[in-house]
Amino acid sequence: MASLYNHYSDIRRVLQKVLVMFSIFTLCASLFYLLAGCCNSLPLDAVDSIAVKQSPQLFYKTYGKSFEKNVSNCTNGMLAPAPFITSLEGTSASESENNHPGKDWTAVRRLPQALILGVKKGGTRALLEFLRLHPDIRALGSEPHFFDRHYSRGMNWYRSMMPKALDGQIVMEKTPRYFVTAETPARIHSMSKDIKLIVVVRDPITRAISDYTQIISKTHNIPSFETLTFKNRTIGQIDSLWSPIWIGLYAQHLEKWLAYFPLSQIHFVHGERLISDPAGELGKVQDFLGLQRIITDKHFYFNKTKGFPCLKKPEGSSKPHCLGKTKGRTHPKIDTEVIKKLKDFYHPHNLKFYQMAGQDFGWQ
Ligand SMILES: Nc1ncnc2c1ncn2[C@@H]1O[C@H](COP(=O)(O)OS(=O)(=O)O)[C@@H](OP(=O)(O)O)[C@H]1O
Repeated sequence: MASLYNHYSDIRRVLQKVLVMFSIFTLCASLFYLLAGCCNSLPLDAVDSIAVKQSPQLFYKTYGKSFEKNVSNCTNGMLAPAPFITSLEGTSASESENNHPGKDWTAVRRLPQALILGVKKGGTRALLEFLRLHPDIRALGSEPHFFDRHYSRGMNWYRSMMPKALDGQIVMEKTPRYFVTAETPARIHSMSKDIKLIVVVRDPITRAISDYTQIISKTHNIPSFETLTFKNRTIGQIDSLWSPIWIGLYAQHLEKWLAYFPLSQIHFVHGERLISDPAGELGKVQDFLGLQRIITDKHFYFNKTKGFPCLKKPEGSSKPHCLGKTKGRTHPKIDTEVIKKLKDFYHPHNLKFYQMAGQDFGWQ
């Protein structure tokens, strides 16, 4: 009888152990499932690389709570480890979307509310890169050339090119050729009557030389700037249809825009001041866009080697950043007589432009 009792109590002990082990296993499995599930629910698609890189403040402002909650659940209440955020930075918007189909997206692709129209070689890249520091701006990095070259692709294509943006963020892009393409004002107007337009203007002579410098960097055996400037050098007749010269006829191009948009909807950035005082010019652009002045002096430093202002610390990066080698090239030395002829040529056009724009840019 006693041995039978011992036998039963052995079986009970084994069963108890099995039960405890099973409970621990179930608990672990549930915990694992819970953690995996909650990590997946993080709105990664809304948090594409640029959102984190470009606007950590806004990203945190918008996703802060859910991000913190999800991350803290996933990391047992510890802060998200840095590699987690870094790995997001390396993920493109589309990769991120493909990895997380069918999620509840807060950020959406919208048509732009602001455009940098030009001018070519005016400093449009610098302006765009500087504006990207602002948490309330989402800007397309490349030039989509929608209104000049790809209009037949339609608005849905154009919208699909835009970065995702949250409510309240301004979507923008830059295509410097828009300013001089005759069809663009009407096309842009038919997309949005209230769109904000930005034009970076620079002394048309320096702009033309910059344009020419780019041309010779791409193609060999191009005649000299001096040769191309004239239709007839003997009588000093300027070739106003040569693209580097023609683009600088700002008044002529602006006229086409003013047929569709009031001047108050167009903001001119002073190209020379964008180099000498980037924070000052950026302050005015932020005002024009109705944004808080977040980009200030503290974001820039003057890089003596480059000869241009650079970013101390672009968002999402710890290193200072200057624009690439194609921005800030050394210009060829141009015959002073030719410069003089160009000054005389542009003088009336510049005066007309100052009058139309309502400001004197001081090009002599
Ligand atoms: N911060 C900074 N760094 C480098 N370059 C700067 C900067 N700010 C303005 N710029 C001037 O921008 C000129 C190029 O203009 P864009 O960016 O409009 O050129 S482009 O039309 O997109 O090709 C470029 O022209 P080049 O000097 O002829 O290369 C610069 O003079």
